[in-house]
Amino acid sequence: MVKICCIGAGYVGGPTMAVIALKCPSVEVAVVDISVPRINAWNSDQLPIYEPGLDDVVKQCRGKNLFFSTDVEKHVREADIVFVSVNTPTKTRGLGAGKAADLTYWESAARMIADVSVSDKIVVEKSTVPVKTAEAIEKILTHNSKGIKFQILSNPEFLAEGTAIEDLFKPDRVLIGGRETTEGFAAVKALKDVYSQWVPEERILTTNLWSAELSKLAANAFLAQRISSVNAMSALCEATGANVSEVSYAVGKDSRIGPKFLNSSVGFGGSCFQKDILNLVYICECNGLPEVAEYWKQVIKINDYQKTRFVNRIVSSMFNTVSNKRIAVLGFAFKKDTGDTRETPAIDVCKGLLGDKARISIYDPQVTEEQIQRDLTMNKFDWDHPLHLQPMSPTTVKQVSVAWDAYAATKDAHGICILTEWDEFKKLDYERIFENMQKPAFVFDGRNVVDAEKLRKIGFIVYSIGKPLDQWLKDMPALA
Ligand SMILES: NC(=O)C1=CN([C@@H]2O[C@H](COP(=O)(O)OP(=O)(O)OC[C@H]3O[C@@H](n4cnc5c(N)ncnc54)[C@H](O)[C@@H]3O)[C@@H](O)[C@H]2O)C=CC1
Ligand SMILES: O=C(O)[C@H]1O[C@H](OP(=O)(O)OP(=O)(O)OC[C@H]2O[C@@H](n3ccc(=O)[nH]c3=O)[C@H](O)[C@@H]2O)[C@H](O)[C@@H](O)[C@@H]1O
Repeated sequence: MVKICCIGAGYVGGPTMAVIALKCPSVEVAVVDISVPRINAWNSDQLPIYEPGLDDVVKQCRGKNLFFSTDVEKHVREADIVFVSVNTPTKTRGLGAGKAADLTYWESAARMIADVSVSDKIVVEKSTVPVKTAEAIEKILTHNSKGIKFQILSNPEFLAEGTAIEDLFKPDRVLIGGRETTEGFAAVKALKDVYSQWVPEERILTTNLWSAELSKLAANAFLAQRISSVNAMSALCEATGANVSEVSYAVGKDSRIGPKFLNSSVGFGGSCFQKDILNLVYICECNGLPEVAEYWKQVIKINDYQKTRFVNRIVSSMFNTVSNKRIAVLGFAFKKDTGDTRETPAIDVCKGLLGDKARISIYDPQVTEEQIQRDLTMNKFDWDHPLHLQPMSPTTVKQVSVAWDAYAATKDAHGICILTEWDEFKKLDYERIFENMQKPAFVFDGRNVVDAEKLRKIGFIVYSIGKPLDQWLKDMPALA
């Protein structure tokens, strides 16, 4: 029986390994982590992450060929294939701070693998890492004195949160990069044999190590670039009376461009787009390619601009101040169908409003009050470290309250900001909400989820990102 061990039981390690266990009954999979609460949660009925379909997959395999454990060394020692899916945050100090990937956790995992192994192993990079990381990892692993042989593979993950299980069941592609040597080809084949139990042959791509590592950074950069492109257009739409949804639709009809990932928004969030692009920028700079670095930097700059523009629009529409006004924030997660708040645009928007002394009342169906308070008090990039190493925030933000539903959040509010596209926000009773709000009542839709015309008929002043502006908004100073 092939034994797989995955170091890191997070958003990637957990779902990915659960699906491997489900699809490959003859493989034994152990997912290990240094975080005791995380492993306890994986072994309970309340999994540590919310992901549609995940409960079902875990229930089918847990205790049969899928195990969650904190006994990292034992499972690594016994495994034939070791996946490493640990955090790769942005460095906050020293060389490359604010851009380069911090490989502390990766390096410590590699050293541990080298220390505890007593047999040859395939080590798989599942985390997103800078191109050429495998070279460094190889050096750590092969400098053991025990004569054990390691083959390094790069097998980046392309799942998106909220659709992880679907993405893992039917991936557009699985990418495996390895050394172009006899041993390297054999290792690639061994991993391919695992995936080929459910992924069609033509969807499993094999490349050299550096192409696989770089393809992951490139894919995220291309995806984020589409969002920044459409968001840049949204500003121009508002200035000219064009409608960004119509523009996206017309542009996406070109089969060379395609319709996906062209939804204008308050900005992209999530744990990876910004981190991976910053990392790409740093690699370009280190390789003497400043023009290429500048090009990709713009994707982040436009994303920051979009969030600032949204806050400015709110403040300028509400008579140039939100001081002491109550703003209801609907949605805090970085996208729907997840409770993940890492780099969510809601953090920057809330901080912007708090900067103008607003009182904020937040509702998100999947995010806890504790998480929201932590996010609003944490320093940039601190969130991407293992939970037990994150600084505990001694304070809470007093002007922020968290409500149990959208009606409670919007009661007595002067304005509503929609920051996550949860389906339930489309179906709210907006007449009831309007009745209970201060007047004039504003809606700032950062995800284009509400029917703006319907809301205007009720009496709201509505701002929908990238859409033709209300007369009210046109008359306000265009700070944005
Ligand atoms: N979240 C996502 O949707 C995707 C993330 N990725 C990449 O996958 C990697 C992991 O991301 P997530 O799963 O989101 O992170 P995560 O923070 O949810 O999980 C990482 C886990 O690794 C554990 N860990 C860290 N060092 C360890 C060590 N030395 N030994 C044992 N456990 C250790 C942490 O305690 C944590 O539970 C990152 O490189 C990320 O860029 C790639 C594709 C999608
Ligand atoms: O490396 C990663 O972490 C993953 O990053 C993204 O996945 P994820 O961040 O989970 O979610 P996305 O669906 O890509 O959304 C990212 C952000 O962009 C926003 N977005 C997305 C699409 C769009 O058209 N407009 C838009 O604003 C979303 O609301 C969200 O805030 C990629 O889609 C995955 O392929 C990749 O594996």
